[in-house]
Amino acid sequence: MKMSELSLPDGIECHVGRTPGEVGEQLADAVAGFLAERLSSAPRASLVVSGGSTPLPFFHALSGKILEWNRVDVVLADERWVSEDDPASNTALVKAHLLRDRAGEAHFLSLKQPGATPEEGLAGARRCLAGLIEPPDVVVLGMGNDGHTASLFPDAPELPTAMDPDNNERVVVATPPSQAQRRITLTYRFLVSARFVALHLRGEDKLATLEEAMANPERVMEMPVRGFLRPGLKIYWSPS
Ligand SMILES: O=C(O)[C@H](O)[C@@H](O)[C@H](O)[C@H](O)COP(=O)(O)O
Repeated sequence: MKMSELSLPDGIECHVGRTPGEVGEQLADAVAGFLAERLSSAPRASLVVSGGSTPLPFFHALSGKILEWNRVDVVLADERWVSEDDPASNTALVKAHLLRDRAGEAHFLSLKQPGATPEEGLAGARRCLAGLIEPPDVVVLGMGNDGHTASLFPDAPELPTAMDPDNNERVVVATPPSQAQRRITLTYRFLVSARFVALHLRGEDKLATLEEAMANPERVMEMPVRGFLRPGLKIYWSPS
């Protein structure tokens, strides 16, 4: 299927690139432009990024952008409760691929805090994010083919709390049985409140998942990404 065949709700912008590199550049231009604009009137700007495999070309493109990076706070949308030397660590991914070159000057706020379990580390993660100004400026999300985004997984027992628009917490624990690692995630309310929200996808399978999500927008708990399909969202997609 083609991106143009998707019947997107009004107010959702779509950006298609021929390659992951092209779409990564487009997204990096938009994010850097938005952060620069914010920094012209605010003392600091915040950038929430996702882990997984899709963001790498975006991270590489963004890390070279000219920006007052020392005034940018970078946070992960979610983290797996693993040490930094584990290949599943999103923190290690961001340090290696985004926080380098010019973006090496950015301030990284780590969700992964001391503690054997995410429950033990939760208070530390909350303290770490306490200084972030709400709403966050930029949030870039990925999506899994089960309809999860960040670590808002359909099978997580914590999902009702994580998706509750009245939950004032910014961070919660997520322990979906479908996943190998226990996780910590930013909440729906915090993520969706951002001034700039992008969904970064690659591959035909993700387009089919998006189509499924669009078909029944009200069944948010079955596919949490549905909660983000609203006016203002920017989708960035490449076919491979
Ligand atoms: O697992 C994580 O750390 C994520 O933040 C997650 O929500 C990710 O964005 C999607 O699972 C898509 O992952 P891919 O980009 O690997 O398809």
